[in-house]
Amino acid sequence: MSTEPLNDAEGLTLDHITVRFGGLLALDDVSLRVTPGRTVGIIGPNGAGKTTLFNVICGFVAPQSGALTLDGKPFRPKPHHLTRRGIARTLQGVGQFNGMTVLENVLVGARSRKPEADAWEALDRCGVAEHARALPGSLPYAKRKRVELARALAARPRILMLDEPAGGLDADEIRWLADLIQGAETTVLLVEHHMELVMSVCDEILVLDFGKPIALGSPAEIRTNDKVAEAYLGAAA
Ligand SMILES: Nc1ncnc2c1ncn2[C@@H]1O[C@H](COP(=O)(O)OP(=O)(O)OP(=O)(O)O)[C@@H](O)[C@H]1O
Repeated sequence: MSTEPLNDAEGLTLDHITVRFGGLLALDDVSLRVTPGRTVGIIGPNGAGKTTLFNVICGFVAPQSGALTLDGKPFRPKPHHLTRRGIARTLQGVGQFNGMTVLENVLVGARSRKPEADAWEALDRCGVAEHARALPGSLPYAKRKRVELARALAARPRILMLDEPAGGLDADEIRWLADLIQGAETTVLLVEHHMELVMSVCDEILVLDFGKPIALGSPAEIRTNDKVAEAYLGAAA
C-alpha cells in the first residue's frame, strides 16, 4: 500500500491519519484518496476503526496526526458545516426525530434554496414519498432506513457517507440499496459488514484491522488477498 504523500487532486484525501483513544490505537497511519464519483468501501472486523474513520471525516474525532484535504485544500471538518461542504452521512440504525413527520425529518437534511423540492425528490428516490406525513415510528424498520437515506440525499451531497446501511435489512431491501448506490451520481463512502453488498457496489475497498490499513484495492483484489482472508473474511466464515 502506498505511503507516498497524496497530491492535490480533486476529491477527499486522508493523509497518514492516526487516532488514539488513551492507549488504544484506533487508526494507525491511514491514507486514502476518494476520487469523485467512486464508491469506496471501508471494511474490517468489529473494532477495526471504520466508524472512527467516518468520525474523522465528519469532524467528530480530531486525529492526533495526519491531515485531510478536500479538492486539494486543507480540510478541517466541523460536523455542523458538513452539508455546506457537500458531505452527508447516514447513521447506523434509523436515527430520526420521532415527534416530526417523515417529510420534516428529511427537510432537516435539505440545504438548498428549494428544500421542499429536494426533500420530495429524495423521498421519491427512496420510495417513501407516500409516507411523507407519517411519523417515522409508525413505519417498519426498512422504511425508516430509507427515510434516513432520503434525509442524507436531500442535502444533494457530493460525498454520501453510508454507515452500515444494510444493517437489519432483508435480501430484497439490500438489492434495492445496491441499485440506489450504483445509480447515485455522487461519491459514496460505505462502511458495511454485508460483504456481498460491498463487493457488488464498490470500485475500491479499504480494509482495516486493529486500526491498520492492511489492503486497498478492487473487490477482486480484496477477495483474493490473504491478509484480508485472515483478518476478516476468514473470521466471518
Ligand atoms: N470515543 C472512544 N473512546 C475510546 N475508545 C473508542 C472510542 N471510539 C472508538 N473506540 C475504540 O476504538 C476502536 C475502533 O472502534 P470503531 O468503532 O471505529 O470500530 P469499527 O470498525 O467501526 O467497529 P464496528 O464494526 O464494531 O462498528 C475500538 O476498539 C473501540 O472500542
